[in-house]
Amino acid sequence: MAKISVIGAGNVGATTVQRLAELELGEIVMTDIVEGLPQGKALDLIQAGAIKGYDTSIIGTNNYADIADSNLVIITAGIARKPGMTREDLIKTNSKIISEVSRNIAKYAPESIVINVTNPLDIITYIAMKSTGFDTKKVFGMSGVLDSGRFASFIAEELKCSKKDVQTMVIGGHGDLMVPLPQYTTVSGVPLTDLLPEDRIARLVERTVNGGAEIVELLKQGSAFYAPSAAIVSMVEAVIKNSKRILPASAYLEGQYGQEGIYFGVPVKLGATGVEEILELKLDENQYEILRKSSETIRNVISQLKV
Ligand SMILES: NC(=O)c1ccc[n+]([C@@H]2O[C@H](COP(=O)([O-])OP(=O)(O)OC[C@H]3O[C@@H](n4cnc5c(N)ncnc54)[C@H](O)[C@@H]3O)[C@@H](O)[C@H]2O)c1
Ligand SMILES: O=C(O)C[C@H](O)C(=O)O
Repeated sequence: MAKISVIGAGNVGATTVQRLAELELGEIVMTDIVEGLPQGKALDLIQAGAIKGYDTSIIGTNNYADIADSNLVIITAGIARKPGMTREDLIKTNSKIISEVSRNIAKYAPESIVINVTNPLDIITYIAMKSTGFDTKKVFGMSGVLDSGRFASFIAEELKCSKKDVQTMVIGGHGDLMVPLPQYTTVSGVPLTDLLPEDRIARLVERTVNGGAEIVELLKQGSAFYAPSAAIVSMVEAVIKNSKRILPASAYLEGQYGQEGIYFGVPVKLGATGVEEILELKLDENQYEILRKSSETIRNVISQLKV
């Protein structure tokens, strides 16, 4: 049985544990720095198993030693943004937290695959890779599955059709310069570009790019966690079941898309060893230009990091 550890027992962490437990994907450890928080939530989730019908082992702890020998570790520790903030505004606080979290992962779970969720996503994933010292293929970030889910949801709403039939892809940085790809979007095999005119697609693209901020503004404190946890679990499932799914992930680039030495959202093949392949898609000039701008921003921040 797989051992899955979730670092951070806040909104994203605890909801992820709930979804994993309900699917009985493995035994789970949930950690946090706040005393009693992971323990209390674990107890609650264990008791929910008697009603929902799962027997998943869930340990809540403040002790990193309990993540020992995890197959997979999910990082959700750190602060979330408030209205008016960008994800990049979180870098100072979250980079310190993740350096410490990553050193503990390297110490106690040196063989694990690491999925980072903490923002700013692409930069924090880079810090997690550097601070664990793990192979780049074993450390990746969750962003594109969430952003694609949002795009699919807006498309289904616009077409008044089922979300189940929409297949799409969002790549690039997890920020204001992400790149939804209408030309790789289909509804039950029918190209989106045959179903909606350009201006309506452009509105859906814009709403997707601002999808996280839209929720932050509504919540007033904290950010989204139901869709993010669903996205995390689909990536976890691909790794645990070695299912070789093609999903967008923040992956370490070594020349793909003209980029080197940064983490960036791209379509990957996910399996038991992590990122098994990076797929290169043909983009239009405008999309390449957004990717270039976005990668420059990420590269600038990385060059100032001390990791
Ligand atoms: N990648 C994505 O698409 C995506 C989606 C949603 C949220 N996020 C990010 O995920 C992070 C968490 O969001 P949230 O809504 O769960 O926040 P939250 O405030 O609800 O929970 C964060 C938890 O981290 C804990 N924590 C802080 N420092 C820690 C440490 N050193 N060790 C262990 N735990 C520690 C806190 O005590 C808290 O319980 C944020 O940075 C947010 O921006 C990313
Ligand atoms: O928007 C945020 O700050 C959280 C997350 O990155 C999201 O897209 O929901």
